[in-house]
Amino acid sequence: MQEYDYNKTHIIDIPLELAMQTDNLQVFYGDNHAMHDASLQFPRHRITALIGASGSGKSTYLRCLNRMNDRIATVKGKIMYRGMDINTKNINVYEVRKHISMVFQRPNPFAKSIRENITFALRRNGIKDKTELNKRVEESLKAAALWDEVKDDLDKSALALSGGQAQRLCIARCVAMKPDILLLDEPASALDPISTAKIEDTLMELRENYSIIIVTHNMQQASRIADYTAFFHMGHVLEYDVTEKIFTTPQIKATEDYISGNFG
Ligand SMILES: Nc1ncnc2c1ncn2[C@@H]1O[C@H](COP(=O)(O)OP(=O)(O)OP(=O)(O)O)[C@@H](O)[C@H]1O
Repeated sequence: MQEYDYNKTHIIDIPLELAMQTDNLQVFYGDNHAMHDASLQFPRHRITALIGASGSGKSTYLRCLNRMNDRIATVKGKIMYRGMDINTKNINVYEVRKHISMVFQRPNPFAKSIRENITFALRRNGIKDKTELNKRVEESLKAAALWDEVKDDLDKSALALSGGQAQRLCIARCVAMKPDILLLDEPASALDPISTAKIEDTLMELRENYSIIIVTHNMQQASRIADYTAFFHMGHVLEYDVTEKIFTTPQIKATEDYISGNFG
């Protein structure tokens, strides 16, 4: 693979209210320095895409944002959320994950009913009132554009859903907890084009109320839905800008090579 100058980057400051940001974030898996000095700002109520070749560090970076790397890696640098550095020992990571929620690549519904998939975490967080629980089930399934398809089957097993429906249920499960930020790690990579389009439509709707950060290999997807895009290469963020600029006038050679299919 061609070597690029990692000191030459093009990373803009976001001219909007921020949802969160990282300052000089570094990640080590033992001796493997997997992420170098990533400083990125994420705008509130916008979609930001993280793109780059396999192994470039996108998932590693994403997982840091709600402390999912705690047990597997050493994470240095600041992760700023609401004026606080959440990458410190005294932070309650379970609280963090209520605000900054993750949807994974493979849909992972619980082996429970559709309703219970949504109410499980709510109950554990002390919400017992049936009316409130029913309201949250309906609201979150509507937000994830799944309500019309499942409203008569709420007590049926979530395992009977299609992959695309199951992924939207996982999004609904996050949304029910009313987080602030949704992190999605290639949420549509296991889905067919129709289910992918539904997920994309769902994210575009959710953008009104949530700040969304999504890892994707699908460049069309990034250009369709993301307001801002960051390009990762070999553990470095080399370029971060408005999505249209990344795809039409990239400032960095590596970005240009990647989006034109010259590597990766
Ligand atoms: N749990 C882990 N333990 C050790 N090393 C890891 C772990 N997860 C990722 N890595 C390493 O960190 C580097 C970045 O991997 P990461 O999965 O973050 O890249 P990625 O850009 O998300 O790739 P992909 O697009 O294939 O998911 C790679 O060298 C990878 O081998």
